[in-house]
Amino acid sequence: MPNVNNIAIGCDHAGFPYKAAIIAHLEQKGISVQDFGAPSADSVDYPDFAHPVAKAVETEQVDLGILLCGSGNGVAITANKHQSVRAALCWLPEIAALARQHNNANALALPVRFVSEETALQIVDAFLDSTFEGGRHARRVGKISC
Ligand SMILES: O=C(CO)[C@H](O)[C@H](O)[C@H](O)COP(=O)(O)O
Repeated sequence: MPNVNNIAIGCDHAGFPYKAAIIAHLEQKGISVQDFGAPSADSVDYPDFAHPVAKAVETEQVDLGILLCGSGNGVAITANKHQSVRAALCWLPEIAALARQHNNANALALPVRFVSEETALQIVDAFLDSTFEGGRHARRVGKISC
């Protein structure tokens, strides 16, 4: 696995059901996890949890962020408001690998209502096990910010 030592995680009520399993999975790999909530499946607003995770990525307190909501879009859209955060909505392990290899994504957005827990863990593994390829992709990623 590439050099990933610490990860920030955050979710809303829709993402909450998978959060504990993902944290346990990461900790089993020796990764330190900062949990920014939500603390339960009670209804909340996803930006309240996605912004702190994105901030931790933006300020390099953590190596990567993982964000969970129903469709994955709310947390991804929120996180991508932060400079230097590249949050990728991933629903397949192959998409997650490409998000790291080609887009140098530093946050993973999971659509919890549309993937099984098993697939979610496979997506997390693919994200963690992949590295940015640089080259032509570095040129393109360099053109993203405006
Ligand atoms: O998917 C989401 C945002 O992109 C959220 O997780 C919400 O669950 C979604 O907006 C649906 O809201 P609800 O209050 O759970 O019906």
